[in-house]
Amino acid sequence: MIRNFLNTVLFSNDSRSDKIHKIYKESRYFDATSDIGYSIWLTFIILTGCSIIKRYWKCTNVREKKFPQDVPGPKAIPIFGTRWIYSLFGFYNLNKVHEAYKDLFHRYGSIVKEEALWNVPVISIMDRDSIEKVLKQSGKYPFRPPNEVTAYYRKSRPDRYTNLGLVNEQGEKWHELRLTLTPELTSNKTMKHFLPELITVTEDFIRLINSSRNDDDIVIDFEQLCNRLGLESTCTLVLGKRFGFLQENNADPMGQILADAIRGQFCASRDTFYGLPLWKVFTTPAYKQFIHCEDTIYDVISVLVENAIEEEAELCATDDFHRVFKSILLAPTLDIRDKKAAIIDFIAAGIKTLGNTLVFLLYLIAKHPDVQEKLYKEIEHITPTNEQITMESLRGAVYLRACIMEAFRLLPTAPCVARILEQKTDINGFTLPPGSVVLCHTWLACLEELNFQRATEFLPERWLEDVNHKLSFLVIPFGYGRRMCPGKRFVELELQVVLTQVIKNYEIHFDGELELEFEFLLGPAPSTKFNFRNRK
Ligand code: HEM
Repeated sequence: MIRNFLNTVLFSNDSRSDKIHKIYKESRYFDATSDIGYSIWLTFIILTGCSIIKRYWKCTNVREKKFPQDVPGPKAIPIFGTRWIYSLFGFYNLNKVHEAYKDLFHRYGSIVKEEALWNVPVISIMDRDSIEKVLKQSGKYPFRPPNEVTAYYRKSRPDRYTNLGLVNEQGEKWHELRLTLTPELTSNKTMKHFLPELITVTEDFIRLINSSRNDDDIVIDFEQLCNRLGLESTCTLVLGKRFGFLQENNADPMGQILADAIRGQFCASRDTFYGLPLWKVFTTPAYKQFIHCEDTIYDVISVLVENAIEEEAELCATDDFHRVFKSILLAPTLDIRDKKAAIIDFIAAGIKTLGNTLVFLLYLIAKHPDVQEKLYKEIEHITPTNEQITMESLRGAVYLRACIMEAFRLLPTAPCVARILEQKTDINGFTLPPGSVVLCHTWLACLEELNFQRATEFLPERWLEDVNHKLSFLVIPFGYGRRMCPGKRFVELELQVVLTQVIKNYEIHFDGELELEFEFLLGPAPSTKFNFRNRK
């Protein structure tokens, strides 16, 4: 490992990048933990020496091309890179990473370099053309940097996992999983069959809002209700049965345990990713928290899956409601560990993303009464009283979709899309080698006046005026290309149905400003208070 590492640091730029590329491709760089205890001091000394030589070399050489090392960014220290900026000695807060990036771009310009462990550069960009260039260059197997802590843990549990899962796998293995696991989830037909069930889930959500209101019609901790909706709807889609997480007096703590574990897992992932990577040296509280949450999620979902498998045996084989579940269960190339892991990944990916997105959407609508009124009129028109929502009626909900698109532009829960470059790429005058990790900050680009007029205002009308808005490329809340979120179709349908039902039943209000928090996803800080007034 030491030899590998020294090769990586000391060789020329190209061989270094090849090395990084290879290491990422094979996901072997997690093994960096194995002999770190022996090598850390030796490497520290060598790296310090290297950085002195590098500085001397920089002063004495005039280079024509600019390399990743030249990209501006906060000062890096040997081995630990720039992660110190989120530590006690730094100036940023881990639950405000989104603000940190705003500040970094403000200080250094539209391309910024951070350095991860072993001083591996991580490049952030927010310029529209550069984002487009990076996302459009991906080949057959787009590489997204895996969540290191998940990958490391899953590798240590072969009893539970045979691979890193769809979210974290790379290359051919990822492609194989994608082809096996997602066709039903992404199909239009599946969504059409799922709509009636989704409507009943949403009706339960409306009943839950009703019973959770206090005397002033306020629901406190509304984000928790939204997470329960995310949990119930994703489990219903993926496991093909209802679980009752939206029951008013739900005595079963499983839903809350799962939601808490997923939140804890996201926070621990954030802390291990953005914090000092000490978890690779010894078991830090963040790593302990991660294992605890990952195990809880596994245990809870395992029980759900096993029960669902038992019940499935009694169900009619042509039942449409179970399409996604059956496609996973019957996949001949997967063993039971892969099937469980896939279901875990789908459910874990769905809860907080959906919950946060719904809070953001309702917040923006609550703060804009004129938009809300216009939306109500459209909803009344497309689904008159007592008429059920259908795919056809939703097709007429043009303003509703514009509201969702605009909410994704202003407050997306996934504020950036990450890629590992597959080829040498020139960005803003810098030549980035293959293997470079690039974070495309689509959200911050969406808030630039250069890209959208009145960029910080909530104006759904902008999506009506020019449906093929040339800058809609920047509004990619589900990512881009072959690695795009397979839950997109389901989420878009669910948001339309939920928004229709909520606005049909209530006039919504929100006092003050929503505070944002970064938990690896952008989300609302607890506890949100929404006012739901019955429509007359
Ligand atoms: C509002 C809700 C959601 C948002 C905003 C969201 C966003 C995203 C984004 C940005 C990515 C990365 C895409 C890329 O790198 O190009 C992603 C990947 C993924 N999402 Fe979602 N997601 C949501 C809901 C869901 C749901 C409900 C599911 C499952 C039912 C899901 C499953 C996945 C999976 C499995 C991946 C990894 C795909 C791959 O690497 O091939 N997501 N999601």
